[in-house]
Amino acid sequence: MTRPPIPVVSYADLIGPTAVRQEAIATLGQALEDLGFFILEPHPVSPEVVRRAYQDAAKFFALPDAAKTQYSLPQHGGQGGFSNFGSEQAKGHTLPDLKEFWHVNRHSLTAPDSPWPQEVPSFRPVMTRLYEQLMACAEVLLAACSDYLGQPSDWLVAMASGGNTVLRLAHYPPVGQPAAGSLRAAPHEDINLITLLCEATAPGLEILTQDGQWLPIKTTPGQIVVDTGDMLQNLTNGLFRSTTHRVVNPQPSNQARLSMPFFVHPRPEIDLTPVDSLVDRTGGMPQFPPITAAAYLARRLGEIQVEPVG
Ligand SMILES: O=C(O)CCC(=O)C(=O)O
Ligand SMILES: [Fe+2]
Repeated sequence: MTRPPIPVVSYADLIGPTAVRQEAIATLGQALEDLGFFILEPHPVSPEVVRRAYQDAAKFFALPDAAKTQYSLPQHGGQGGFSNFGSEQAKGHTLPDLKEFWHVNRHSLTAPDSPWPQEVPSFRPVMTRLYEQLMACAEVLLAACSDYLGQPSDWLVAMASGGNTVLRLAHYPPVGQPAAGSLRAAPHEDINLITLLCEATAPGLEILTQDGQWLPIKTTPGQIVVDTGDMLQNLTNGLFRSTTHRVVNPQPSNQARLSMPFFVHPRPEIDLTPVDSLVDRTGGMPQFPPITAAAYLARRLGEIQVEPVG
């Protein structure tokens, strides 16, 4: 049986005339209800910025471990700077993921003491541009989600304004002999509101469909994969699905892989209690208890062995 493709939504349509926009919003919302994922194409993020970000990320990860670990700051709880290979494991898993990563978060863009790799001078300006372009794109997507959900257009944008959104530069080194069962990224759901993933440098991302099949997500340059995180699933009482996904090891190759998930977060004080009208739209029973974003994040980061940011 041929699998249904991942729905594609055009950014141009999302900012287009009313009728075109409404149709694009309907496709986007239905995709997040059914699959929790869609592909954005075309999108407004500069291909040149994406290319340079991958180039600088590759330069950073090629540094010796001793150079990289100077930027590994325990007090940032993995939310800013460098996190070594094997420092994160997915919720409920005992083996760490086969990745190392750098987090650019909102604080690190402006805080005077934030870590940036001195060895790669263009890293900071390039990652800052990428972060800003992804945030602008995310706001259009959040407005579309809010409209689909029957809320004011700025509902989710206002929640994310001032939130500690994170751009993760992830490096999955060539896989040698992993411990049995170790994956580049074990099955997990994203914690945040929505995630934007510019095309990775190699395949491997797979999503778990409702019929229990792993569906590879194949992307080409010029596409952004977008998925629902658990916080938006909470707010929508499960109308938008936060779908389990993973990154499988290359078979049979020794290829490294880089990816750049952009995790859009609400401000810590935001209440993630399912919204009444969306509880009504999903059968009338709240599926998730009231909780603030801060409390939810602290709990979830604890589950993946990462301390929350202080
Ligand atoms: O590397 C990817 O393609 C996805 C990574 C991912 O799902 C995550 O970091 O949450
Ligand atoms: Fe993820």
